[in-house]
Amino acid sequence: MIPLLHDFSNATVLVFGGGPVGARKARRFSREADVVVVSPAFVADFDDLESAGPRSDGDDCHGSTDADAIGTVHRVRAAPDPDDIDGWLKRTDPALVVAATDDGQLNEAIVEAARDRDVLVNRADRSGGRDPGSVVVPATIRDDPVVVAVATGGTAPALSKHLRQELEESIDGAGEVARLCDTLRTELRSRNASPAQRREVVSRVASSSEVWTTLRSGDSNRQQVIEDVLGQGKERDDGMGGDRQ
Ligand SMILES: C[C@@]1(CC(=O)O)c2cc3[nH]c(cc4nc(cc5[nH]c(cc(n2)[C@H]1CCC(=O)O)[C@@](C)(CC(=O)O)[C@@H]5CCC(=O)O)C(CC(=O)O)=C4CCC(=O)O)c(CCC(=O)O)c3CC(=O)O
Ligand SMILES: NC(=O)C1=CN([C@@H]2O[C@H](COP(=O)(O)OP(=O)(O)OC[C@H]3O[C@@H](n4cnc5c(N)ncnc54)[C@H](O)[C@@H]3O)[C@@H](O)[C@H]2O)C=CC1
Repeated sequence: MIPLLHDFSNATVLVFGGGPVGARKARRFSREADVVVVSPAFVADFDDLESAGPRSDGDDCHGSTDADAIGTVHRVRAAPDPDDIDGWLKRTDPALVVAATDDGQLNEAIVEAARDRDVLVNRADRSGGRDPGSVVVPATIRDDPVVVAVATGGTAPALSKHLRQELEESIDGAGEVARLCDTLRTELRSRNASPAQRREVVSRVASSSEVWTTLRSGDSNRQQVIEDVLGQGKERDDGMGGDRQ
């Protein structure tokens, strides 16, 4: 399987199963999709999800794990049979379906119905061999706009979780470094720096432990870092255009 990032804004994600796993997947996708969960019963984890309301635009700004960003999740109390699944797909027109019930036959029917309609499907009760169109949910660490995903080919979800916890610490501050690189790339373009010069500066900054440490110590250092980096470029007289004072 190949990891990709998929934009679910304005899309519907349909989850079957109101247990802890359905709740976890619903939480995950609600950060950008409209989530509908169909189940005869719902665990208490769903109460937080519904009361949280839609995200505000500001939620994406600073280091957050997936657990921080929650949107509204619509619960529908129903216990569909395998034959009913296609009707649910037709009515809700989802971009992705999650099969997270405790009924293996029903989960199988959900996968088949999704495949018939060319809808992406995540089956929560199976690891290993998968059909075309199937997706796996990785453990995810975010320090927006940076995102890291971990999967183990279904062999050890507990290891994915463990690595996620470890990586949370090591990527802390990566979002700020990414925003700095973005500013530098824009600035260097406006100074007509060549692609090779841009690559050199941005690669050096992204891997500089000094930059990471400085940015981690507070926002106010950002402008100073930008000035230092661009100043070094000027000192080397590397042929960038623009103001040279
Ligand atoms: C294939 C996959 C399908 C999918 O769901 O997409 C799948 C399948 C299964 N998981 C099972 C069990 C557990 N899953 C977790 C946790 C997570 N599972 C997630 C993803 C995936 N799980 C996909 C593969 C990802 C990969 O390749 O690593 C994570 C990463 C993402 C998420 O779900 O949000 C999330 C951690 C999130 C985080 O914390 O960051 C824990 C740990 C815990 O609960 O504490 C346990 C108990 C310990 C254990 O068994 O390892 C079982 C057996 C069920 C049973 O016993 O019957 C199956 C079915 C089977 O194996 O047959
Ligand atoms: N992928 C993952 O990360 C994990 C997957 N699992 C597997 O995922 C499945 C779900 O796990 P849990 O949430 O812990 O199980 P659970 O048994 O707590 O919840 C199952 C839910 O499915 C609902 N359900 C039953 N019949 C239904 C129907 N006809 N239509 C819609 N919903 C229906 C139940 O009401 C319940 O809310 C299990 O089969 C388990 O083996 C378990 C742990 C982790």
